[in-house]
Amino acid sequence: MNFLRRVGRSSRSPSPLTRGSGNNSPTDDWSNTRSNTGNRSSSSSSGTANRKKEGKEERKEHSTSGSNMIDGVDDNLQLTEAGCLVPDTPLSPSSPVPPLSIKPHPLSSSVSPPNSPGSPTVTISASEKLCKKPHPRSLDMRKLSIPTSVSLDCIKHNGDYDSPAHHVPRPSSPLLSALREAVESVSNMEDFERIEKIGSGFFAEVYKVRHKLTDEIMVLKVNKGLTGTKTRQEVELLKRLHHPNILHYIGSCIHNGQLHPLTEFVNGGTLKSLIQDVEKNPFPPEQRIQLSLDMAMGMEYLHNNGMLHRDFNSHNCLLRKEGDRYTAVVADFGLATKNPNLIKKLRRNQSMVGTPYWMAPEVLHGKEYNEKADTYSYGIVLCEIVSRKDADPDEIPRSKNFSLDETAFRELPEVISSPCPPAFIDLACNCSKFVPVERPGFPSIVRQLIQLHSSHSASLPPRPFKRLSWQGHAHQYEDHAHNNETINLAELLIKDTTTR
Ligand SMILES: Nc1ncnc2c1ncn2[C@@H]1O[C@H](COP(=O)(O)OP(=O)(O)OP(=O)(O)O)[C@@H](O)[C@H]1O
Repeated sequence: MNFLRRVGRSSRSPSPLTRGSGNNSPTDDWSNTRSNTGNRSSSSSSGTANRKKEGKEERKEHSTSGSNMIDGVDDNLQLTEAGCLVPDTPLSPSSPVPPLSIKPHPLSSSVSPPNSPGSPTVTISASEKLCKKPHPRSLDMRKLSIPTSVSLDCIKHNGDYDSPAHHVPRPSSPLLSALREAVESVSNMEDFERIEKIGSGFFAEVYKVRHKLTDEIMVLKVNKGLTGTKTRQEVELLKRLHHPNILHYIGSCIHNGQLHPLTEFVNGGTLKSLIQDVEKNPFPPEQRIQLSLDMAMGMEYLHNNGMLHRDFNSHNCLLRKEGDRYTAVVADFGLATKNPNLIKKLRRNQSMVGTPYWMAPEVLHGKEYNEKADTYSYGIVLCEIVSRKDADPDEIPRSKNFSLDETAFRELPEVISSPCPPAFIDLACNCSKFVPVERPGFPSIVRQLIQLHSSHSASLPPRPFKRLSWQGHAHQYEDHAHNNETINLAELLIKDTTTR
């Protein structure tokens, strides 16, 4: 416990210059966005100002191997578009197309992938063409059909640009596909107007922005240039994850040689703020179960894709608000890594990363860990949901071995008086066990929560789910809005128990 506190507090940013004093003024001048490097300030104008107190910035990153890169997502495994892990097949060194993970946005006026000498610069008169299109309010940039792809078809294998007038469509080659993927959704920073700063972490400053041409609101995470590779890895992963409970990736910006991801704007704040807003939010048990189920489904999907989150906590769960209904979305994949269980050569010297209050005991002890470390972090979030207390060990009691002190937790007045069903409290405790194998995996957590949900959802608006078959792996669920096929949760539960 002392260790928890010592690690957390000693790693706080000492700079008084940036903490709580970030630039919140709306401006579209992006020239100063690389300042404050290395500081972990919490200067959100939308409720994140208390993150320092909440322990958010107490994340410790320490690599016992001396490098975090060993756990990076860009090693020898890659996610396919379908989300499967497959051996990576890098482009040949002689290829004129670098294995870029970035995509120029089709609305960009000019695109020049970084670190790619010899790569073509594609000039697209997008604004002229866009003038002929309506400006939809809510536009998925990846679905835009302005002639970017036509222009890209004009790029020859040697990188020269062929005039569209002379362009003859030809069958898609792997190189061409790679190039198209590389430049499809990269935008210029100047295409966006900064609305407000909504958050700040160790690696990035987070801005709500408006696309100047389409008016679409999104979020630009301006990385501070500390760890370009980490951002690239986050983008690599985010762009392959497609799930209603995972933050939706839109594209990337390149500025000052750095890659900055663009994502959907999630309008309901963080789970942390909802939990702690005791005055305004009664937080009925069915809503607690629903949000826990959302997060579990997002995490199940991530794990099914062979990845660990490693920084799961109540700050990194964002809430989509539609009317009175919230949906939880898992965000911040900056520390995500491949599950070592799925890597043939067992990797030792795993990085000790995460945010201390939520870090599993085996991670804090510097031992090997797997997906059950995420289960532990999730368990602490469930404890927060049950008790509405801070994850600080002074609030949610821990044992000497750094795991949840279950007896003391169950005796907290806030837990005794919690409206959560006993099975939900049991689940929180089981997820926070010291021994990893005693913690349930996310498929089991999802099953338990669906069961709980079906018996506690009377007062909630109906929320149909669709079950998706995913490459022969575990089932995924999607909001009704995404598909016509719906089945109710009880049906889902029956089918799940018979198939798993
Ligand atoms: N897409 C989004 N929509 C709304 N708010 C967001 C979004 N992304 C981030 N935020 C806000 O910005 C804060 C910081 O974002 P994020 O955690 O991704 O940054 P970070 O630098 O990676 O942080 P960390 O230090 O945890 O890695 C979040 O806690 C949240 O309040």
